[in-house]
Amino acid sequence: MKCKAVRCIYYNAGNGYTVASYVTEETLPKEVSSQKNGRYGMFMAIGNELPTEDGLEVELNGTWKDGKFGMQYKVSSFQIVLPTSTEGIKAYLASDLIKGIGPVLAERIVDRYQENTFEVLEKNPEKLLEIKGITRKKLSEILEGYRGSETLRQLMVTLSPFGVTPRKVAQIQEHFGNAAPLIIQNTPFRLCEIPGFGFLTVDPIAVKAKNFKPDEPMRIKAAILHIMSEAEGEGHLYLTCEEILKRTALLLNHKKETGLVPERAIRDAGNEMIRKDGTLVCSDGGFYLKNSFRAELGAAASLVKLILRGGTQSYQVDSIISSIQKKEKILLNVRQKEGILRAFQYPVTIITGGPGRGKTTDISFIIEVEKILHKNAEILLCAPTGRARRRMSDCTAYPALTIHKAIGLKGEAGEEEWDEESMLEASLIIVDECSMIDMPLMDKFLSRVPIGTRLVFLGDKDQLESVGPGNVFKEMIESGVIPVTILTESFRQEGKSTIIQNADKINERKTNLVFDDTFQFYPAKDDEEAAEIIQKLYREELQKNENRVEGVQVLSPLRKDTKVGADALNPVLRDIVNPKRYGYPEIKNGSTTYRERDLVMQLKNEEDVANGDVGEVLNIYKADGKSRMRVDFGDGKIMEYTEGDIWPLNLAYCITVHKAQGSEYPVVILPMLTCFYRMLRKNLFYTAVTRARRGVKIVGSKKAMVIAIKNDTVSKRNTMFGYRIKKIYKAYLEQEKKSA
Ligand SMILES: Nc1ncnc2c1ncn2[C@@H]1O[C@H](COP(=O)(O)OP(=O)(O)OP(=O)(O)O)[C@@H](O)[C@H]1O
Repeated sequence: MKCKAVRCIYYNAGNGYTVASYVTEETLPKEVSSQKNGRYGMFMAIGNELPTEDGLEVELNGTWKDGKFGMQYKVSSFQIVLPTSTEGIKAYLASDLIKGIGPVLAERIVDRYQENTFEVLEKNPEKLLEIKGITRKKLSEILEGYRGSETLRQLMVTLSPFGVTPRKVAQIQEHFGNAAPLIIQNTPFRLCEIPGFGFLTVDPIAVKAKNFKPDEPMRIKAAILHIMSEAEGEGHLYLTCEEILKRTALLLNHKKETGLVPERAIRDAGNEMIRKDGTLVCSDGGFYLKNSFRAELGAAASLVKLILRGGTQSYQVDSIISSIQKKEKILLNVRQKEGILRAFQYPVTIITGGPGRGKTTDISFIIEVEKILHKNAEILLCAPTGRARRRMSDCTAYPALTIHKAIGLKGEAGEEEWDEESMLEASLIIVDECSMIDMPLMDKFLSRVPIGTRLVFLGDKDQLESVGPGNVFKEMIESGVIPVTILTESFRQEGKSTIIQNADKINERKTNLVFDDTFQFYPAKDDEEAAEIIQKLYREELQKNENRVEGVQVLSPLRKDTKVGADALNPVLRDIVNPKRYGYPEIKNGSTTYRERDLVMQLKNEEDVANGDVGEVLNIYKADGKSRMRVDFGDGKIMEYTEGDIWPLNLAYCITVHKAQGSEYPVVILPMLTCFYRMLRKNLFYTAVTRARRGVKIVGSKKAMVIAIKNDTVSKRNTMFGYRIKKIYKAYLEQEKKSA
């Protein structure tokens, strides 16, 4: 059906679901034309990432569907048509399809050249220089955008029947440039290079483009790469041969009609990936993606080099420690002192312990000792997240950076860019919250540490493992080649409290938790009842804290799928703290509405703001015809977000336990229900509970707690980091012996 977009009614940025109205000159079914505005040719359409710019001419393919909102057109695919009317051309030029032209410029261009606009753009683009606001630089930007839009249209025609959204099409174009249509025709599995293009998306496209045989090596290789990155998503760094054969066969043969791919063919393709393509590496019985292997091996080699070649001078700092103890009026326990002494005896050391065991105190002492030892000491403090970094610098009164920032790494995992190639300049580097560091980050970090720099790693080994692949901190500890100090004595004033007691019990897989005023339990039969109790408790905590949100944090094991997931709880909790006020601006992004004073969390690393940073919405305003929002992340860091862009942002009244790592809150409210199923794990429960200083309020069922405590699945990650550290360490020592 040929039609024009009228307006977007609903858009969910999370999944791309769109409801929009369109107008057509074609005859509509009677049931539709009898609906509101139907006699003018208007109708509603639903679909994924539909084009909605006012006046944009499109061709929709789909079927009519009757539902709660009347007859709607369910779009299965669409194409953007090159418009012929001036209004259509304006809409086309102003749409997101063409970069470099906004609504104002589109108006000016089309007012001048009317229906001949496209002809001018193609044959006489220089003429555009006559228009106010178009410089030579702007012109080349416009032309680049226009030419790109042609490729984009072509790609849309090929790909939209496969459910590839315009946003993904734009990603393909960005990745392959104007050669994209040709690449899709000839080597379609190269689409798997683009994040978000799994084998399952590409397979049907490839079959159509080249009439693929099911056992074509290119297809099998794409499937292997797909299952390998899926395994990384589960935290593994490698898979065994059997696992690869099993998982790949399952994937390749997911649709019977594509025919069965024999194991032999998978083995052959895998071998070719190892021997010829170099995309897969086999080492010590593990099959790795090339980059994962490099990260594991590289990190192990860097670490061993720092340990053995460090040559860092060993200092006797007993008397310095004593003088600091006197000055600070604090008496360290034996382990704390041992941790500090070792930091000055060995080039690389680890200090680990649960909450309140005195790790931060050790950091402060180490900084002081270093400053006394070296007048011009260069000390670097860093942590894997923005929040952990901030806490580190707040507690030690010494500046701290995120590891990303320290090593000049920008962007998300998988699409990171290096800013600078230089090595870190520091005589002492202290890294906190190490349990959150994954293998790729640890490798990049270690590769920047110069030999001779003293390194101290701190963290709680029993916390949740890193989100990314690897079991880095635990394996470093268990490798046995780094001196490890374990702090066991709890110092917290509230240390004798049930929070610490129960955290220890959870850690030891004991289910006899103690409940009292500090560690409370509120039974709830299901997620609906739990959500209501959480709201009640949240209200009570706010009242105790003069309505300030700092006093309480709701955590959830999951984001989605339940009424007690972060996504569902956030808007209801926000309504308690920051209710809608008529006459005050709001801004919508995806399915979330933001208000001034809202608490939000950044979900992506940017230049100034790190993934996990929490900020407050300063104001919402209009500029250049678009709504914008400014968020204050503290330390003078203010970010601006524009309506229509994709925001790496979420409300932060309830956050996931994963995101809460490295943070502490006075009171934590935590739903624990059997509906969390696979998230009910010992270390997740332990991490959640240890975020609380004064109080824990668990809402749900004791059965869910027991399941979590008994479920200790951490060790199931396939990694050989610890093994490689030991192996390389031994090899170095033997080599040294020989050369001596
Ligand atoms: N030797 C000590 N004697 C008395 N108090 C101490 C001692 N060491 C640390 N503390 C105090 O105990 C509390 C917890 O210590 P610290 O913050 O160093 O622990 P932590 O392991 O870093 O805890 P977390 O990981 O929860 O931040 C602090 O108030 C600190 O001042």
